[in-house]
Amino acid sequence: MTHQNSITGMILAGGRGTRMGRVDKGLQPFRGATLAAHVLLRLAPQVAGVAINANRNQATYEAMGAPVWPDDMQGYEGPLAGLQTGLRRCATELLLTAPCDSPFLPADLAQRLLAALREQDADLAVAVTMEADESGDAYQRVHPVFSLVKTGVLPQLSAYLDSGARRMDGWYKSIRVAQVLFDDAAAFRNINTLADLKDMEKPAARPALQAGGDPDAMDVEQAQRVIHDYIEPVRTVEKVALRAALDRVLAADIVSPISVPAHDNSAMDGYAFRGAELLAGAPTTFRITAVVLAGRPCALRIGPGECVRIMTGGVMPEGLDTVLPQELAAAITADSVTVAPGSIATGANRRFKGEDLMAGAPALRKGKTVRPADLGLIASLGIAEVAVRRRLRVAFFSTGDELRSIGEPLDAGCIYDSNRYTLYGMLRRLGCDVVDMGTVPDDPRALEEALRSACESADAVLTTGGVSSGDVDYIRRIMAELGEVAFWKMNMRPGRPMAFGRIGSNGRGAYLFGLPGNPVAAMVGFYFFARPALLRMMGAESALPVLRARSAQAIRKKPGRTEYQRGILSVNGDGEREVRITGSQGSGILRSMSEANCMVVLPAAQGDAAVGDLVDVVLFDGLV
Ligand SMILES: Nc1nc2c(c(=O)[nH]1)N[C@H]1C(S)=C(S)[C@@H](COP(=O)(O)OP(=O)(O)OC[C@H]3O[C@@H](n4cnc5c(N)ncnc54)[C@H](O)[C@@H]3O)O[C@H]1N2
Ligand code: MOO
Ligand SMILES: [Mg+2]
Repeated sequence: MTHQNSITGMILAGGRGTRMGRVDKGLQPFRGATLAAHVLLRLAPQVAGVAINANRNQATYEAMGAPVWPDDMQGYEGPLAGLQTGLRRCATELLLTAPCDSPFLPADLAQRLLAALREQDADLAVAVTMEADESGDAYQRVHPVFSLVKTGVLPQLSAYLDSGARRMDGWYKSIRVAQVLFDDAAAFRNINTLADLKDMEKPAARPALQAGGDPDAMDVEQAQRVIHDYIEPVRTVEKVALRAALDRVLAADIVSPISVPAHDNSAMDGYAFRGAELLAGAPTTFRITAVVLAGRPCALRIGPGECVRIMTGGVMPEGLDTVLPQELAAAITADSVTVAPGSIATGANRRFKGEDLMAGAPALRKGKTVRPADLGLIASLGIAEVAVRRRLRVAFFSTGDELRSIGEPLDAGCIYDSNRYTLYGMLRRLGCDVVDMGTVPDDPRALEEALRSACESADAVLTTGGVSSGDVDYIRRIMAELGEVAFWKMNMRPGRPMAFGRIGSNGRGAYLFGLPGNPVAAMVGFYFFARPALLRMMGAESALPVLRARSAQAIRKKPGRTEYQRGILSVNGDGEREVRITGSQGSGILRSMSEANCMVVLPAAQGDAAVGDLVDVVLFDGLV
């Protein structure tokens, strides 16, 4: 078992951002993501889970996928107030803090602080770096915001705060502290002002890449951000009959014209009466004065001591609020029912008017992809036609002299084209209209012609192969001639060479994804880059649920690049999710992709994963 399980991470994002003009520091954009997201990415692989201590914009922080813990103390009392909240809420033995403005924090922060904490039997381990003062003399700088704290020291911290003190290191006198020297002072750089932020944004300020990184390549998060910012959604809307809206994207909110249900009604077959008439310690007998069936209007007046026989869905007569299911009755005769004391609570089994949907309230939001439950919901409102975005038209072809199509003889040195089939499947699942343009040889003229005709008729064009730096890899060159290449190389594996941009011809244009030729690389490029881009074009939501699972094996992983490994997620004997990697991860091995039921996403900062480490997993399939 590894150290991670005993530690909860907490990002300190609760400050006023005074030195940044009171902006919410953690939400400032930085290299394609927010500052807090960078910290989250670095912290998550080191701990069992990460929470965010924030006092503003909590919904935005929550959307990053971490729980938000606001200060229990009121009035922005500083990082110690955040720490107090963290120690109270944390379910593990230890809490690791990091500030939201330190996007370069060390990948082994937790591990090294923990080693010192254990070795010195301390209550708190804090990071220290060697710095030079103004005259060039070295001094030790303590970073109290980067500390690993035993949750057991909460009483000492609360006592310190109750005394009115707020300095971060002031309470160290009452606990045992281990100082841990880190060589890499740059990893603790924080971004205090908007000017710092701009400076750091420049590539020159990039931290040295670790093994596995490529200085010319773009980080995955940044590439995803570029794609997001670059893409304009297609705006055309069409009205379709309700059934035809399945799997389409809603172009407008669906507002409920009626309340569902339209009346208070019974959730049970039984007897309806006024709960207030039930006697406290004795049986109560009600006289049955009417029978209410579902689907009939009800204008009955029910007097004191009276009840109605009512069926599930039957409209509740005015004034009645409680339904006794018939099987709970103490006695039933032809004209009375007796209720034993304590057998039913007032208000039980009454369904309220509008409890599913209130008239005038949005029932479904635009951007939602219509699923079977949504079809039913829209039907329950009596709506027959729905406004949806028009389908995207996506053209695709494979490139390579070595490719043969099914039905053709397989000449020496050749392979059958598989990418067109995986792309067909993925695009159809996304609800796109597809145009399969076949295979195109590694010939610049043929490629240019194919790209021109594709972008004249489609919203997006997907190609595979010919995008790296081989002698006949022409895609990027032609893409630059016909338009622009936004980027073409990413810090990831598989799928490092992947070109994204826009091309045009004869006044028409389309986004172009030049996916790599290796079959698994092409699929990974599609899932994590083309898919969100196409969904954005469709005006649809694209966030994928990310699960955490324990790795059932050691996983080799180079730090410095994001790795997408093929996995099989299952539930072990203890009922916990666990994931195994499917055999060889070569990017040409499609069999291991077919065997997989998920992708294991290992962020750039992370190195090897050990047995029992928690890793992120994205499932291929869900319920229909
Ligand atoms: N010197 C370098 N060489 C390569 C690098 C690099 O960084 N430096 N990157 C490697 C990586 S990573 C990948 S991925 C590939 C990408 O290559 P291309 O996009 O140029 O693709 P091709 O060269 O055309 O083909 C690569 C590979 O995939 C097979 N392939 C292509 N299309 C299909 C298809 N439709 N169905 C099945 N298989 C296909 C092709 O036969 C090749 O084996 O570049 C590396 N090289
Ligand atoms: O993207 Mo390549 O397929 O990483 O080997
Ligand atoms: Mg190539």
